[in-house]
Amino acid sequence: MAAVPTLARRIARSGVRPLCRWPLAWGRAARQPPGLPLAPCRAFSNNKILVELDESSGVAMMKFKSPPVNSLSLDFLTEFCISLEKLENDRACRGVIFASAVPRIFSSGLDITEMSGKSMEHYAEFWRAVQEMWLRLYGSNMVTIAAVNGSSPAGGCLVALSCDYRIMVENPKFSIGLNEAQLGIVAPFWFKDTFVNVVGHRIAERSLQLGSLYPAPEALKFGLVDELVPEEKLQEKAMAVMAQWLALPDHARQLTKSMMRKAVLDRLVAHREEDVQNFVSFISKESIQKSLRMYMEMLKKKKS
Ligand SMILES: CCCCCCCC/C=C\C/C=C/C(=O)SCCNC(=O)CCNC(=O)[C@H](O)C(C)(C)COP(=O)(O)OP(=O)(O)OC[C@H]1O[C@@H](n2cnc3c(N)ncnc32)[C@H](O)[C@@H]1OP(=O)(O)O
Repeated sequence: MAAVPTLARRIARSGVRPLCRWPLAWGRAARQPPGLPLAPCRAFSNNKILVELDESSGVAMMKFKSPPVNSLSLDFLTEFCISLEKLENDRACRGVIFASAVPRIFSSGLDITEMSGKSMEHYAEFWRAVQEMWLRLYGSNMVTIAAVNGSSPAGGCLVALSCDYRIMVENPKFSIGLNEAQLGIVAPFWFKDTFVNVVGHRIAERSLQLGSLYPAPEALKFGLVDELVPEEKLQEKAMAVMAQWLALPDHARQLTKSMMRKAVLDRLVAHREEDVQNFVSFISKESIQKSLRMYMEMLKKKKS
């Protein structure tokens, strides 16, 4: 675990800037009855993530704002972990809703440029940050809801899968899934475990082998997402579901969540360094690097 402090240092170095005390993101002002003062709310942001915590409801909104596609770069992952840790340690926060501030894209998954043409040390640092993000999110004590307002391939899908509940915009142009095989790479065992826990073994096996991405209505059919709503109803629906989950006593819900997820979390914790070494040796193979370069070229060609 020699290099784990590297991420800790990045987290310590990275500043979290406070915003104003009465932010307007997610239309709080619009929801407030006229004539009443706004309920206490705290907001903070960093370069890639905006967070607004409504102290009266105990619910935070975390919005990804890393255009063009909210790819999960090392910087993004570090800032995500900082933001989540802040909320986890805040007694006023009981639930978080994740959404994108970038139109049409929830997250394009792991940043491919972090896995291509870099040093072994860089790959190891990046992978530790990916592990850290998942361990914190999947193991969170808070109620976590993904408001999937855009496409969400691979690592973006993992973020959604790691939440307690997934609501997706009903647009069939938005797709979601673990498509790693299409890039010539393999979803690691803890992506797979998270997927199996949501959709079951058979569907996970077929989807992972084929690297399937599902349009939102297809994803609903087999439970990859829990419900679909029109885009304009997404926030309202996420708040309503959150209220339902928060109506239960925290300790009972948290112990149940931990019981359901512990084996999968423990498996990565027990094999964390081995998993980093597997990733580094896999991703640095010339054949895998070639596949990633070809995939990036294909993305660029698709535009022209
Ligand atoms: C033996 C076992 C060993 C175990 C080893 C384990 C190894 C496991 C390794 C890794 C797991 C990987 C997980 C991942 O998440 S990989 C990432 C997968 N993501 C994707 O496939 C999505 C790719 N992107 C898209 O499909 C589209 O970009 C889109 C649908 C998200 C958005 O489409 P559109 O709006 O049309 O935008 P563009 O395609 O034009 O993209 C804009 C811009 O952004 C760049 N880009 C897109 N996605 C990524 C990305 N994930 N990383 C980096 N950059 C990305 C794209 O190239 C464009 O760039 P530009 O041309 O310079 O503008």
